[in-house]
Amino acid sequence: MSELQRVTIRPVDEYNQTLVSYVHPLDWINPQPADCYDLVVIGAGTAGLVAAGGAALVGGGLKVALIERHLMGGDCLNFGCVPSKCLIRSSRVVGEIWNAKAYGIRTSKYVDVDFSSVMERMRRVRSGISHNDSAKRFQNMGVDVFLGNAEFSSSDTVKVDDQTLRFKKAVIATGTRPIEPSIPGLEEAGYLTNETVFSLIQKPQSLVVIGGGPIGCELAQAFRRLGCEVILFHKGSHILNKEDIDAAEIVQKVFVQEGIRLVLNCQIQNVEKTQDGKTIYFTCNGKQDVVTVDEILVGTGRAPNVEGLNLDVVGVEYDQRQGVKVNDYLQTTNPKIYAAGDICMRWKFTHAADAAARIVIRNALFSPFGLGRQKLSSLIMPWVTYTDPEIAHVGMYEHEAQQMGVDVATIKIPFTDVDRAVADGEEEGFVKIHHRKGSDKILGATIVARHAGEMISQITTAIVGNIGLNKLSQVIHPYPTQAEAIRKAADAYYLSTAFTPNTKRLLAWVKKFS
Ligand SMILES: Cc1cc2nc3c(=O)[nH]c(=O)nc-3n(C[C@H](O)[C@H](O)[C@H](O)COP(=O)(O)OP(=O)(O)OC[C@H]3O[C@@H](n4cnc5c(N)ncnc54)[C@H](O)[C@@H]3O)c2cc1C
Ligand SMILES: NC(=O)c1ccc[n+]([C@@H]2O[C@H](COP(=O)([O-])OP(=O)(O)OC[C@H]3O[C@@H](n4cnc5c(N)ncnc54)[C@H](O)[C@@H]3O)[C@@H](O)[C@H]2O)c1
Repeated sequence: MSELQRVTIRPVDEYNQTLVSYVHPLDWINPQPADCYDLVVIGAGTAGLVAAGGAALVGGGLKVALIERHLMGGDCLNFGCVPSKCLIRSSRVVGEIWNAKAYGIRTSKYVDVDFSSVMERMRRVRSGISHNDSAKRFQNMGVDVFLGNAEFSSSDTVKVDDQTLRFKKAVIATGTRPIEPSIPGLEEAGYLTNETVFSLIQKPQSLVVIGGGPIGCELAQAFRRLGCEVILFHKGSHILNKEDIDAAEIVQKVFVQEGIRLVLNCQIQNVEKTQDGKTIYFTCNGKQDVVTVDEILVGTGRAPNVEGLNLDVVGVEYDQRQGVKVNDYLQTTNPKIYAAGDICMRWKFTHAADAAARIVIRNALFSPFGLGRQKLSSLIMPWVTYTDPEIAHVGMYEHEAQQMGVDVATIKIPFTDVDRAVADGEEEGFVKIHHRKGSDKILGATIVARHAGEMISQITTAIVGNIGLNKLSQVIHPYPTQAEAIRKAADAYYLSTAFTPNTKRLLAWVKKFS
């Protein structure tokens, strides 16, 4: 059986068959390779699709090849952003129903979640947008699409099965996979990862989630709201420990209120498959304990897909944990070979992979003698963790600014001060804006709100456009909106600086003559 025929995604229903027909068509025939490609891209996740599609669309007759061994669209479409956000959307409906009483709405005490319909909706939505990442679409853009496993075979060739592709420049965009934690018995007992959890058709009654990062937290809350007993194991003393501590605390409090059992500072000793399910032996704050659940979901970080590419043959240095080493221009240690996306970046986000791929197109193809190259470090990167409430962040955290020796001041507006949030019953959260002390220059911001992700772009725009808090305070925000919190923060800065003793004296003098 060939590699192509083996690609399936479970359950094999009409939606997943449609998905596969777009992103790994079983009848696909790889093209005859061109004599030499201007760009060969390995991996058709977000980074690879944007690099290959962008290079082909820019025109100029560039010859571009894109190689994918599994599903085009990568993690984002198939096992990441898209399916997780679909489940989160369904789970938010449950969250609304749970809170209905607070809004004067009576509902039945029992929320009947039809889990298989929730999963079916997710598969329908995913397959419905999958044509955007399809092999045919990229072929129509002028990209030579090869389905198969890629490996470097010499300093200027890549092998895909028995075909050889010669390149002038290449891009490694092979992404990551879930880290398998070394917990005795876990593999034998069996566990879910982001690559298998979206194939569930039956709801596990009870679920242990290992890892309190974005994957673990987004999915723990979603499964809890969809009706599972959820126990979240986390090594740290609080969840989402890379985020602003006040922000993480709010989400952690909501998790506890919603009935997620948190096991913090934990050490999982071993797992056993028993008659009753999967039994986890662990210590928490030095005390031994044990739980038995139906399923275990692992979200303990990502391992870069560096294996099997023959990176040594082409002099590309890499690290088993951090991935491919790149400079600020996204060039690997072989100047002809670039990398983009999760394989080489600290920022593991779809929009970061997209932005990096655009830099690669520019630096690899349109910067003769290195002129006009763009640096990764020039990007202002926002991100959002889609818990409810969401945590959105951009730029520096306060502690980062302090570590860099930047004199930082912070303005915090709680949503209790924002009329729309009060009307919405969504006062739990805040906007925090960090600025340079004595200046209105914005350094970073964190927002905790139901739709924080929709709000953060205002701050990103301000930072990118070099718009300070003074200018932001002049931006009229419609009343009542939660985004008014941003204007309130800007106003707070403006008012703190506008009325110095001198301006107060001047105003009093002007008033006399008015
Ligand atoms: C559960 C989950 C939820 C997420 N939610 C969000 C979110 O809401 N927002 C957000 O911004 N980010 C989110 N992310 C992160 C986001 O999915 C990734 O940052 C993004 O997919 C990275 O894209 P990439 O192109 O670098 O890698 P990938 O998407 O991993 O693509 C790499 C591709 O390369 C292929 N490949 C690997 N090796 C080879 C080879 N030798 N030959 C040929 N092909 C190869 C793989 O099959 C894969 O298709 C989420 C991730 C997960 C796991
Ligand atoms: N909304 C988003 O943008 C989004 C959503 C999901 C994932 N992602 C991306 O995916 C990447 C991976 O996410 P992730 O959550 O897997 O990784 P992560 O590294 O951010 O978090 C994993 C957490 O698991 C903990 N952990 C590790 N081993 C453990 C163990 N044995 N027991 C208990 N806890 C353990 C770690 O301390 C860590 O805090 C992130 O970097 C993120 O950028 C983004």
